[in-house]
Amino acid sequence: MDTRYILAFDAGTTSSRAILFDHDGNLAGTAQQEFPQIYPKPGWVEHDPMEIWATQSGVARQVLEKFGVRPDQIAGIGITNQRETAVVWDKNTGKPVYNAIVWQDKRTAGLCEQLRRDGMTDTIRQKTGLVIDSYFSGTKIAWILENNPELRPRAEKGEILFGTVDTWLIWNLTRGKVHATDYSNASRTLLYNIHTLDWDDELLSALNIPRAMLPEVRPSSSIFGATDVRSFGAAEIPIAGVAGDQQAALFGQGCFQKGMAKNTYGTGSFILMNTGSEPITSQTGLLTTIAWGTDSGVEYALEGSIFITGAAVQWLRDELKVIHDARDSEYFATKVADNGGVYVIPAFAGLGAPYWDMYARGTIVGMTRGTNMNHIIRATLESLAYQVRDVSECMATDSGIEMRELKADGGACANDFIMQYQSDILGVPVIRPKVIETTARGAAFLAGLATGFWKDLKDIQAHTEIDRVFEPSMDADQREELYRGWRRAVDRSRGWIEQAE
Ligand SMILES: Nc1ncnc2c1ncn2[C@@H]1O[C@H](COP(=O)(O)OP(=O)(O)O)[C@@H](O)[C@H]1O
Ligand SMILES: O=P(O)(O)OC[C@H](O)CO
Repeated sequence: MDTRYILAFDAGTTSSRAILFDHDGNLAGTAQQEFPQIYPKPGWVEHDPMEIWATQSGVARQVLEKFGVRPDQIAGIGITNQRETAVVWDKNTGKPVYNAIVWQDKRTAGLCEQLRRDGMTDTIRQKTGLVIDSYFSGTKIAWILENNPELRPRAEKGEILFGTVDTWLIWNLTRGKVHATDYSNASRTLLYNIHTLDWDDELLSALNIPRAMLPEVRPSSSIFGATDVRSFGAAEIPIAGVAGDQQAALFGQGCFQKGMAKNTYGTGSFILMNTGSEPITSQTGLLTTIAWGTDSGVEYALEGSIFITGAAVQWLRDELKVIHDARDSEYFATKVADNGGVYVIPAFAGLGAPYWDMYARGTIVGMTRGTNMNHIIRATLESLAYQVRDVSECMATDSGIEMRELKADGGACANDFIMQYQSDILGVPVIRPKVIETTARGAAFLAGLATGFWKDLKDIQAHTEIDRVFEPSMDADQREELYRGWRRAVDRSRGWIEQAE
């Protein structure tokens, strides 16, 4: 019999990828295509939804062609996506009515201030597990409706639809038959009650968003529908797994038990800890989010969202031009014995968790006449580890669970210096898996479980192999002293914009 595969769609912020996984959970083929980032004004970030669909369906076809796999060999499709990004389209034509407003977009900061002034902070935290921030979808949908008033009456009749990127892809794959999302994506909209598992009327009315435009919310591991033969290829393939990319990575890392945590070191970093079937409300500035829903119910996670980590390495490369390639940062960082007292706080887009300070800005402190570029490079890499430590402290406070190990993935986890320093600063082992495409793997696992391609979680766990474990080697006094320095440095970066004005 021909080999069967699960096909994962990884619809990221900068590119679309299609990845084939075989029954052993191994990566059997991949295709990727970047799409344009649109910056109409400072602080605004948009994508053309048609580009997202065109690149995503394009790479799916490419990967099958390149590796000689027929559509009927695909047992199921798993979708994972950049979260929060809002797409609004016309149900009748299937065409977007506005560009997708991306998670990084800050245009709704004013609307967020208004929600705070209206006293919505506690309600939103309690119901959605989120903080009021332009990061989430709700204010983006409100902005589109407010700025295109002709859409509102049609949105009220359900003729104008909203979806996160997963929903948009499902809609296109099924040619308009299915308008649905999964629990994990719904939990990032600012509109979804993570306790009652329903869209929340109070929040919808606070943002003036009609319920009729919202998708149906379904378990992350379930059959959403079948691809339309015209949209994809000769066969109808079940779409069987859907999750936001960070939750999918948690699943792909096999963090199925309470207390297990992962961090993805990409452009930013997203640390998620599985907290089991009970949501924990954060007292420290973390988010409570739905990890996934399966047949056995919904599981929750605590999340620390850090806006700039790998992007700080890009800054060294593209703006400071002190390295030629991200990989070179490791060589230069290890040319000096330590940071020489220097801290780099990469608050280029303000600070996310746990500070949520839109007014913080990038800062370098502690320089002396002896400081050289290697110290700055090293301090930049160290900042990735310190930001993760900030979040892990909060996770311990909120959950009462001390992190025993951290599973790493994402582009920057290839850097051994960062991994070792992370382990030293946390004082726990950091584990790098063999397959670092954990996001796509998580989506594949979810789809494979729903279609019976894999039997159960045990079957899946057998396929998560380790590449290397980084053990802590720094003594505790030194660790705490260095971390105290970081906390003082962060204080210097905070509220900078307000102070300047
Ligand atoms: N060897 C490395 N050392 C440090 N940073 C790296 C290294 N390789 C990649 N990166 C950083 O990782 C990021 C890319 O990771 P990736 O997981 O592809 O990100 P995303 O999915 O957010 O686009 C970039 O910001 C890059 O600077
Ligand atoms: O597309 P990524 O990997 O940058 O992830 C984006 C996150 O989902 C934003 O919350």
